[in-house]
Amino acid sequence: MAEERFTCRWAALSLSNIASVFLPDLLHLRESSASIKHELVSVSTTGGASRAADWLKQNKIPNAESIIVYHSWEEMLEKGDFDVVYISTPHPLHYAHVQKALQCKRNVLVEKPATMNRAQFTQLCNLAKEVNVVLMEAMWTRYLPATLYFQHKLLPRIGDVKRVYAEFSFPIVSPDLSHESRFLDKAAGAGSLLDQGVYALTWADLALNGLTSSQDKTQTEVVYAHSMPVPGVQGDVDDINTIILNKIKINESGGKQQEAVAIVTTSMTLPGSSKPAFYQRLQATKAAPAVRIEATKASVSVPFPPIRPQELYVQWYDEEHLDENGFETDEVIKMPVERGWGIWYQADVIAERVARRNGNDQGTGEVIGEEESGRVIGWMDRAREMAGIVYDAALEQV
Ligand SMILES: NC(=O)C1=CN([C@@H]2O[C@H](COP(=O)(O)OP(=O)(O)OC[C@H]3O[C@@H](n4cnc5c(N)ncnc54)[C@H](OP(=O)(O)O)[C@@H]3O)[C@@H](O)[C@H]2O)C=CC1
Ligand SMILES: O=C1OC[C@@H](O)[C@H](O)[C@H]1O
Repeated sequence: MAEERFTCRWAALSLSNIASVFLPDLLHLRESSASIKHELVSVSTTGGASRAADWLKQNKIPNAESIIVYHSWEEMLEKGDFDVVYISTPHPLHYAHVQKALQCKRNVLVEKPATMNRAQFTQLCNLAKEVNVVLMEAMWTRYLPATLYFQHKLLPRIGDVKRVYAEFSFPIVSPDLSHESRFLDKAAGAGSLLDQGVYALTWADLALNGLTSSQDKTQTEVVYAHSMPVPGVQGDVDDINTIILNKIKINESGGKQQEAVAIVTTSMTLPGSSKPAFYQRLQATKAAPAVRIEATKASVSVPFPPIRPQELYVQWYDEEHLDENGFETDEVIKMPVERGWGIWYQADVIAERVARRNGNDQGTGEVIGEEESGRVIGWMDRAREMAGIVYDAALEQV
């Protein structure tokens, strides 16, 4: 018997810039045979009457005429008829928006970083479980084919990871960027660590902990963090950040042994491994890797942009892989996204989970990627403490 097809009905809380990427990616170009179908059924916006109409038109959203437009996100969460809400407001608002959504028993996909700090994230995870719904941080990079290939096919073969360089910089901040933009306004969560560092740290996490099962007694912690602010901007907006993570193994007698190290860098003013045109065209690649993972048998390089990997470069140097002259061998693994920008993969992940739960009383809710997101957010807390990156306490409240 053919499997039933699930249509995931989405609500969008905000018509943000990233909503203009995510929703068209999700709704356009989908194979009619895909087991999951996605539909946008409601949006909420703080904008006036024409805002949603213009947005739906500009983004060529299918069935726009039947989409319910709310001018109160609370009302949409309370009364709307949908399966998952996608929350893409600036990060200091995520906590209140997700909390309300969960209180209304909504499944939630929330943009990265899920929250301003770990305490907020833990609180939301507990609430999602309590009210029996699914919560997921939109860390879309984790769900791309190249990333999954790295984690599940390469990582088990390259030996012990010893050192990781994870870099995600590109010059978002130009001299003419308004200081009111969310990239420069501290009240909107501005700062390279929360905006870009969350990706670079995710790569460090994939490399250091992508294979670690919860049985393994390891611990990865921030041991160094340094930050330089964007010059000439009020409120010390963190820009050039350097973080060092140590992974340690705890042996049976409680002793600690160093396993690996990661050096993580970000910047909103330096190009890093990007081409300066990246932010306009979001397509550039360059030979210098953004991420390099050095293990005992091979190293793996991920070209820019590491948020959307499509190729992995492997340099094998263990005995088994040397060529007839005793030289190292190279492998290029191409794993392109199947269509569009690829930000839709994460939507299939949460939709499949929601479909599986529908009609089954699970008893408790679940958080997709809870450990991973929690670890990265926790590292950002610690890095901020060490590097003196501070936000108004009101944005951090639980
Ligand atoms: N996954 C990815 O690749 C990316 C993720 N992001 C993440 O997405 C989030 C949004 O970023 P971005 O798209 O650049 O943001 P924008 O500044 O483009 O949009 C934010 C939107 O939030 C809504 N909003 C603002 N204030 C409020 C409020 N008080 N109450 C309700 N809604 C409000 C507004 O939507 P409206 O006008 O409709 O009311 C606004 O347009 C961030 O957390 C960021 O880190 C950002 C870029 C890429
Ligand atoms: O998530 C993101 O990825 C792409 C960048 O343009 C943006 O700064 C960031 O928020």
